[in-house]
Amino acid sequence: MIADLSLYLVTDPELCGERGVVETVRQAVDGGVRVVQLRDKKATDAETAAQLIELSRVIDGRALLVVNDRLDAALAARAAGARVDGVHLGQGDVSVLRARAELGAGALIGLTANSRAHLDAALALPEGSVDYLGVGVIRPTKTKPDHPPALGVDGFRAFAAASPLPCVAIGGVGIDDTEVLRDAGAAGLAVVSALCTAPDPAVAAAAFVRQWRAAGVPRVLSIAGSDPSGGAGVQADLKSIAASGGFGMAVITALTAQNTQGVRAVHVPPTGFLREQLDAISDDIVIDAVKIGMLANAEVIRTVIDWLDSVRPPIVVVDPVMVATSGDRLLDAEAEHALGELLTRADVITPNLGELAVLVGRDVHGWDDALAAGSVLSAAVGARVLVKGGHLVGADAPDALVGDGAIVEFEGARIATGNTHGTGCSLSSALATRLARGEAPADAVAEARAWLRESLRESEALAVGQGHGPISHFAGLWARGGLETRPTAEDIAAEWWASIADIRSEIDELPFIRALADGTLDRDAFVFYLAQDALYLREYARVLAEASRLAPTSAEQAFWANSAHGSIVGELELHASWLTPEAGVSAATFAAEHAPATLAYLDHLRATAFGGDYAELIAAILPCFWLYDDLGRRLHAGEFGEYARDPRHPYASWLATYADPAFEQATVQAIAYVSQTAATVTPERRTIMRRAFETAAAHEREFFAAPLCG
Ligand SMILES: Nc1ncnc2c1ncn2[C@@H]1O[C@H](COP(=O)(O)OP(=O)(O)O)[C@@H](O)[C@H]1O
Ligand SMILES: Cc1ncc(COP(=O)(O)O)c(N)n1
Ligand SMILES: [Mg+2]
Repeated sequence: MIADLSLYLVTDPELCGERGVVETVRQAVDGGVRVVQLRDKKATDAETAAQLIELSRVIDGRALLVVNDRLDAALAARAAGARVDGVHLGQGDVSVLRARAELGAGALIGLTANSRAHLDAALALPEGSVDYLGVGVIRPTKTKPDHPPALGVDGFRAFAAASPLPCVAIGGVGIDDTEVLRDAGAAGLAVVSALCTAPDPAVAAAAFVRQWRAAGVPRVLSIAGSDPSGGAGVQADLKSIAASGGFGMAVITALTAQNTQGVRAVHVPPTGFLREQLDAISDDIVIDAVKIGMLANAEVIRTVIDWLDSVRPPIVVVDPVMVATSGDRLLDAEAEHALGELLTRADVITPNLGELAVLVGRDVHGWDDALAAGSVLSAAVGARVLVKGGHLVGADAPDALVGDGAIVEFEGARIATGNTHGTGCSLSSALATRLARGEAPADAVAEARAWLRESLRESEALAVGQGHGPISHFAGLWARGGLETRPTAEDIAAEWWASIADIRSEIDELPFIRALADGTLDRDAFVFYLAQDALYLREYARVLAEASRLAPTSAEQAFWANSAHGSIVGELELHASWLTPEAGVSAATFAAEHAPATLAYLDHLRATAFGGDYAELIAAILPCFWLYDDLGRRLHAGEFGEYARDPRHPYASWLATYADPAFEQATVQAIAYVSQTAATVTPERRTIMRRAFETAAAHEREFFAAPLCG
């Protein structure tokens, strides 16, 4: 069996103080500690064995008990009838192999490790020798004065990444480290001071457990029957667990031949095979919660009880399924008795009104009577009872969480639908998942109910079967756009670039580009082009300035402002170097009109800028970066003939500006800002962005075409 190492208490007799180790352990286990390590460097073997015997009694199978270093004390305590699960060994302690040989294959054996050499040594041992590594110290701590240099969270992360063995983080671990250490790959947290010195170790442990649960995806096992129609049983459970944020697993107790109208037949596979399924899970996977549904008969119940007693999952929710919504029996009559014993293993039981009556052995009349019966049942089995009001007659469908001497009621109007097949299965597995996510019981019920009610309301949209249809488990997710796969910024950039592939090859084929490359471009045409470019750049600078004004972050604001500056500087340079009287361009020539293509392009840019939508505007701005950068680099690379790279080329210095590395860098940044923005907006707005981008790209083509064709 794989051990749940999530919260691991290491005792320290001095820190436990007057309360003592035994009482501290009792309370910490009440709070959810899963492994207790007795660590007392000063005690003799005989004293240690005596302590183990006492701790074994107090823990009573609710957590694993190991001892630090003292294999002989562990063996002596075992011989005296105590349940000692294993040992934790330091690098210098008694050899792992001897411990394994003496304690057996099922024992939990851990080893302290904090260096590559320790890890390699542990891995060199025969497989199955060591179950976990205690890795630390995370930060300097007084409880281990001779500790090696602290690893810190990053050191732990690196160690855990290299270790195929589960790593428990130890040494100066506090509750605020829970999330980062779980994220860093910890299989659990070993805690000394934070529990031993806590005024209330149960409260402190529960707080750790809550944080731990909230930091991961819970692994939730449904043990239930199969409903091939998908609305109830393990099929409903898996959907509910997933919809509630957990990873669902399912062990099937019985197969039903069932649809929305009723159960036609039930097949119960041999319980030996049921146990095989259960062991296959618990040997390999740490289980955060179990939900139990249809159990068919007493033998199945016994099998599940035996497995539960060996694994002790931290959360058990039992839906005492006896009769399906359709009225068919799902548990044989003699089994009702065996069920009582299972219920004492549960944290929460979720009977409907009929099941509640059977479990308390009397009729239940109305809601108030149901609450009274729920209290009786809760006290009898020592679990919370979620009394469900789905079968009440009338306009309300309340539920109530009864236990610990309190009743929390959840009110809600009955939803007008006949699609109630599997509501009980779905609610109980959603509840188990939410508890495993660290939610407090009443919050978990409230959240699970809110989800169930939404799924019931949306069930009408499904058209499944002729009878009591199923609920729509993922309706909420679908409505909130959960089906939409979000493209990455890289995907978007690649897709947009591909979408203008035709425009790009048309640009490449333009007589203007060809003549520009081979140097045959007529000077008038070139000057026409430059003059239009100057007119363009002046306005483009204003459009970039508008992007800067609208930018959501200061980094983007600075980037577009810089680009605006670059654009207007580019315009001035054109006047200084090309559009000069020496080059045959008089001021009068330059006062040229905007050519239609220039005007059309600028109108597109000004219209998007005027619209005030930053995302759309930067999409329209992008082709001027991207197409020029691409073209400039390809001209420079000789793709349009070697002469384009020749310094004697008549337009060589102009060609060089577009292959400028600084411009290339700016282009990369512009692509990143635009595609990152596109990745965060709704699909509708992404389409608007892409249209602005494609339109601008088409204007680029016309701009290049104008000098020779226009
Ligand atoms: N028509 C309904 N409207 C709102 N909630 C309902 C409706 N029917 C059942 N529920 C809820 O579904 C859950 C399952 O309840 P219930 O039908 O009593 O149990 P079971 O499905 O085990 O027979 C409860 O939370 C109950 O309040
Ligand atoms: C295999 C199986 N398990 C349980 C139920 C109970 O359904 P409900 O949740 O409607 O009480 C069912 N109909 N089938
Ligand atoms: Mg129901």
